[in-house]
Amino acid sequence: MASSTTEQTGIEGGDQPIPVTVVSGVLGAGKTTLVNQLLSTVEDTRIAVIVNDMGQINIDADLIERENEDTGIVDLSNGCICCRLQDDLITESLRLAEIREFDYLVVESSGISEPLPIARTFIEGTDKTEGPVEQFRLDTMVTVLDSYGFWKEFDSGASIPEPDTDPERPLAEVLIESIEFCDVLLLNKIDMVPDSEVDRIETAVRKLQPHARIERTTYGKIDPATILGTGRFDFKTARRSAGWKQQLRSHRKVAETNHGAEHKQTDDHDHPHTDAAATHGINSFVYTRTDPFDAERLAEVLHDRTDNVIRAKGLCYVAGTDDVIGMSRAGDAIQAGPIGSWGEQTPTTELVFIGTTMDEDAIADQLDAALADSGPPTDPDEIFPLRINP
Ligand SMILES: Nc1nc2c(ncn2[C@@H]2O[C@H](COP(=O)(O)OP(=O)(O)OP(=O)(O)O)[C@@H](O)[C@H]2O)c(=O)[nH]1
Repeated sequence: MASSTTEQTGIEGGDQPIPVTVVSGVLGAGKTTLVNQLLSTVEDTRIAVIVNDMGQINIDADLIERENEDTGIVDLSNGCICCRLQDDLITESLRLAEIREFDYLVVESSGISEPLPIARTFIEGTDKTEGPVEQFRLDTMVTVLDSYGFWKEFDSGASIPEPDTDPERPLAEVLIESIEFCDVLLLNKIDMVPDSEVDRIETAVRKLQPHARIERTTYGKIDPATILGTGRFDFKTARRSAGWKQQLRSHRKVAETNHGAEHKQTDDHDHPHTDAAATHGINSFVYTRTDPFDAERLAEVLHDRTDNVIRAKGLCYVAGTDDVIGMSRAGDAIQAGPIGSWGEQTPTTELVFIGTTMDEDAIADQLDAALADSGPPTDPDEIFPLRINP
């Protein structure tokens, strides 16, 4: 290991706000393993760790404590940082900073936390702090991906068993959201995936998250400078970085240039297939229509999930309502429901699809068959909000 703090992590001392790295990822992805790895390899940076685990007993804090006895570890058990414990997260971070000196804060989030609200807590503060927390600076959002789980879930055709988590937050959804909101993505557990599949996984992940630095790891072994003191985090960039958002933006630009004409955009429409995507059969497209869906028929199509989709997300124009119906699909987990009204905007369906060897025409035909005809539409209030679990 390098011996100086700056060499290892690029962290300077002084009165600057304490940098923070947040480690996210689904249950069992390897977050604790990564944090332990950091604590045992970083020499000159004093790292404090806040661990948030969903169980009654904070197994992670126990594990970390046992292996690193003199480290500042705080246990935020019995809740999830992203929803109930935002105040606690900040309170504990501040308390920790008062009672001990450290150079760097690492937050290990629970396997069901959404990274975005955690980031927001540091950037905007909470009701209690009435503003941003000046003592800390969010430096890096890291996601640890269980590459084996990802491959099983989305590519091999076999579904991994759902751990005992919130039925409102299926694994696939947590997995995809943690990929979509991060600066550094660690493809962990690559030792468990056939070599021939690792490139394919990376290509799919790159499609979901074009912005992040992606590294392959086994047991979280990584140069600490990859995730500490990177200075990569920027809230605006992170919020815009999901692959589906980027694809939708580029689609809208093309549509503007074409004066709003209805058209289809596939990968090679305005940015050619990368060789990797073509080789690995990863494709994406945007489905756009200005005719409305019939609510019931749309729900039927959404229930039929035999189409190699890893991620689909966007807006649906549905007959019989002024509401925009948002649709979000991660693997086989789908939710759809009102997310606001169209207002001045021309109602238009815009759905981004990312998947493996998807048959774009077949998917478009299926969706077209759900468009409303001249008869009275089904009442959308009877259909939405809709939640389909794997
Ligand atoms: N084969 C293999 N196993 C790994 C790797 N990384 C971690 N593990 C194992 O995976 C299991 C889960 O690892 P943890 O580090 O506890 O995962 P976590 O994300 O902290 O899990 P939760 O706290 O439950 O969310 C442990 O048994 C680890 O030893 C890896 O790269 N390869």
